[in-house]
Amino acid sequence: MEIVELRHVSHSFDRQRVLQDISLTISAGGIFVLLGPSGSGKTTLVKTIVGTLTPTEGAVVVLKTRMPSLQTMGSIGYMAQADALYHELTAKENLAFFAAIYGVPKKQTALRIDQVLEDVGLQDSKHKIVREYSGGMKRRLSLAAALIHQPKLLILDEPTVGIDPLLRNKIWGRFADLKRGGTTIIVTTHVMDEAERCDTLGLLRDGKIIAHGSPAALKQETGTDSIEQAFLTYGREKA
Ligand SMILES: Nc1ncnc2c1ncn2[C@@H]1O[C@H](COP(=O)(O)OP(=O)(O)OP(=O)(O)O)[C@@H](O)[C@H]1O
Repeated sequence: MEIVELRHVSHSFDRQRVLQDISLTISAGGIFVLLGPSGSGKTTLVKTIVGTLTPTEGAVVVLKTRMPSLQTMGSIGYMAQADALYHELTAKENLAFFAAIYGVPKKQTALRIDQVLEDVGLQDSKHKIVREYSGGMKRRLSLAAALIHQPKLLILDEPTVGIDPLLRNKIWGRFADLKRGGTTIIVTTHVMDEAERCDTLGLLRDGKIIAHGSPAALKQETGTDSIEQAFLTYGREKA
C-alpha cells in the first residue's frame, strides 16, 4: 500500500522552478531516503508532503487524503532542519508542549514522554534545561518531539546533520525499530552512506527525481558498487 503519492508536483518560488514535475509513490512500512545535494529541493519537497507548502502544480496525497489536510497532518511527525525547541524549558516541558499541540490525551502524556525520551536515549536529561543541551542532544529531542503522538508517517529533514558517526548509527538503529513497529519513515540527506540503509531511495537533482528504487537495484542498474557512483552515473545520463 502506498502512503504518499506525488502526482506531477512542481513548485516555483517567484520565477525559480524548484520542483519539476515529480511523480512518485512511497510505500507504507519502509524507510524512504530522499538523497540530493544542497539546494536540490529536498526541504521543499518534504514540506509539500507534510502539508505546510502547497505546490504550485500537481497533487500530493498522503494516507489517501489530498494535502494539505489538517486531519492528516495529525498522523505525521515532522522534524524540520532547524530545531523548534524552547531553550528555557526542560526536555520534559518541551515534550509536554508538543504532546498538547498534537492532541495526545492528557492521561497518556507522562507515559509518552518517558517512552520517547527512552527512544532517543535522553531519559537521564529529562529535567535539564534545553539551553544546556549539546547540538546532538537537541536533534535527538527534536526527534522525540516528532514521535510524541505515535505518527504513522515520520518525516525527518536531515536529522543527522552535525551528529557524530556513533550517534548517527544509534539514531538509524532507532529508525529500524520504529519501522519494525509499523511506522513509515521519510528521511532527507545528502550523506551517501546513510542512503545505503534505507529500503527505497529517491535521487533528487535540480528539482527532478532522476532515479528511484532500492539501493541494490540502483547500483545494479548502473553497474556500480556505491550509491555515490550510482548517483553520478544517473546524473551524467540526465545531463
Ligand atoms: N522560501 C523560499 N523562497 C525562495 N526560494 C526558496 C525558498 N525556499 C527554498 N528556496 C530555494 O529553493 C531551492 C531548493 O531549496 P531546498 O531548501 O528545498 O533545497 P535542499 O535540497 O533542501 O537544500 P539543503 O540540503 O541545503 O537544505 C534553493 O535554490 C533555495 O534557494
